[in-house]
Amino acid sequence: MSLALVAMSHSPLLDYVQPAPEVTQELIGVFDRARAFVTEIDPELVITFAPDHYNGFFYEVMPPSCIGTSAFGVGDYGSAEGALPVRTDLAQDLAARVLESDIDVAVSHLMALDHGAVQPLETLFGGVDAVPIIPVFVNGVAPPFAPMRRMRLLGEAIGRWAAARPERILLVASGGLSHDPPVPQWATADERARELLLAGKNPPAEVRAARQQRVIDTAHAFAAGTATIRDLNPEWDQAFMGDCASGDVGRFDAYVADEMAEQAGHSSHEVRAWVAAFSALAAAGAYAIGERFYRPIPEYIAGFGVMTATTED
Ligand SMILES: O=C(O)/C=C/c1cccc(O)c1O
Ligand SMILES: [Fe+2]
Repeated sequence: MSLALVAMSHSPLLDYVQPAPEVTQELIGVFDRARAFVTEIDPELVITFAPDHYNGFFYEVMPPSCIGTSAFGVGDYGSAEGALPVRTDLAQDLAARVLESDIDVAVSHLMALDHGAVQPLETLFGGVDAVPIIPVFVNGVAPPFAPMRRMRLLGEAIGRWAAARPERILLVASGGLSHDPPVPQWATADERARELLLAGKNPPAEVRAARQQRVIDTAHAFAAGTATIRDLNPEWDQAFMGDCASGDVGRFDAYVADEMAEQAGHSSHEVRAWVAAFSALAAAGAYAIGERFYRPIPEYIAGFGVMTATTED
């Protein structure tokens, strides 16, 4: 069965900080086109590839990737909270097949998903209940990172499985591109922050609110040109999207984690979700790009990209 893909940046700031009206209009347009693409595909199963931001995965045990056989939304930044419609039977089969193909992927029977995974579902389907999902966590914020080659291999193993299934399957990648939001980092965290990075599940409401307010304040400062976070890097973003469009997923292997952080910010590692998803698509055959949208949006602390693609019959 042919596969389809939507890859998109996410930002929890979408409902909290307003860019200029023409930027908002442009985004409304690209989201509308992405929704029309998804309606046309009419998927029976969605495989989400997304990072987490210390809401579900912590340094107590931090896998490079994980397949969820059941999942719930944590509800950060107003994203959907509660049970998500995971196809448990298919997720278990996928995990078994991926492991059989020599790829070490973790399994979660209760995966917590934050805005990273939930926002694209809400944007593309108007809610999280429209289509059964298999959530794939791809670590994009917590170093050390596996070589990019491993993300490609993970994606290819998932793509081989998906291409052999009878369902119409949509791959949804969420994250990136260049950006450096103030997500806490182990290397610079004080003892209290490290406790949250180690095992910060279900934080008290006031702790979550303070963390979110810090990010919102940073977004305002970034848009005003007064924040100290790393700049967006449109050139890097366009080059990465060019690699995605090329169909030559071997190009992803050349990305080096330290260089990515240096050139495109600490959260640029979220593009690992795109790498896994495009590699999954490529495993099903040659693909054609539909949408390719890009704009740096400081108010969202995001190099904001959206791409769609389908395998060619
Ligand atoms: O987890 C957070 O608090 C913030 C995350 C964030 C901010 C800006 C852009 C993104 O892609 C994010 O995930
Ligand atoms: Fe993110």
